[in-house]
Amino acid sequence: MQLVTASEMQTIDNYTIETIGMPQDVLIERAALSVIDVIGAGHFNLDHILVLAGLGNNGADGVAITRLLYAQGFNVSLQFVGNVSRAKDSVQRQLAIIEKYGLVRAEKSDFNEATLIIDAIFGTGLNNILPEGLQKMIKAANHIEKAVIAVDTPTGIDATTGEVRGAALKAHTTVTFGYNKIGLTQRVGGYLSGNVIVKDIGLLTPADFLFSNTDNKNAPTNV
Ligand SMILES: NC(=O)C1=CN([C@@H]2O[C@H](COP(=O)(O)OP(=O)(O)OC[C@H]3O[C@@H](n4cnc5c(N)ncnc54)[C@H](O)[C@@H]3O)[C@@H](O)[C@H]2O)[C@H](O)CC1
Ligand SMILES: [K+]
Repeated sequence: MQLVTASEMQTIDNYTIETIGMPQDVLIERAALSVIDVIGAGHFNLDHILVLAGLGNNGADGVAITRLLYAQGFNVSLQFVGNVSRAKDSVQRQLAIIEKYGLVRAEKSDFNEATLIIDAIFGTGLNNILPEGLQKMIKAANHIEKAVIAVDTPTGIDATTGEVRGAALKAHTTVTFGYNKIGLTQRVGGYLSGNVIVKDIGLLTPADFLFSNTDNKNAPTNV
């Protein structure tokens, strides 16, 4: 199976949106629906789901996931990591919708109450060491060994190298979009991403696209 770097994935994302004309919110909705499939597959305790959302498109996926769970009557909380006023437009659009559904964001959630954590903090856009406060939160979450489903990549894992950027959430399952990322198959990323499921969300790849990683020997199967 083809593996990609973070920047290759971003190129494919942008090509699908800018060149093909697929609306970004359609991709976000399909990404969210693909995670809902995995959440509902029967392997997790869904009594209290806590969605942790970041300020980029990974966070937008998280808000859409929260909305879909909320609409189905699940006990779901949404907590932002970071100052929401600085969130990308994609997140603001999702927030405006979910507020019309009546969901009120949690300011601070008690991890211990959650039976399942959805990690939608950082995805392929992670480009620096995580802020200190988030590193502490991640270490605390890993310590209590809660079930975590990572959206696209476990927060803290560099999607290209698999290295940890200060700290990284340990995921039971990672639902990654389009192609598996090299960073989910090697170094600590290969361990912390848990069971990696690749989901097609309608991304198109340019016909002449040159992938840097042609070694498919060590790629995990699409489970
Ligand atoms: N491209 C698309 O339209 C789609 C993307 N999908 C999802 O989006 C993420 C990639 O989103 P992006 O906004 O590029 O990045 P992140 O959400 O991962 O990160 C947010 C933002 O945070 C900044 N940042 C990076 N590292 C740090 C750091 N260490 N500390 C503070 N801030 C940091 C940086 O500016 C990032 O932009 C992808 O994984 C998918 O989940 C959709 O699924 C489909 C459409
Ligand atoms: K994530």
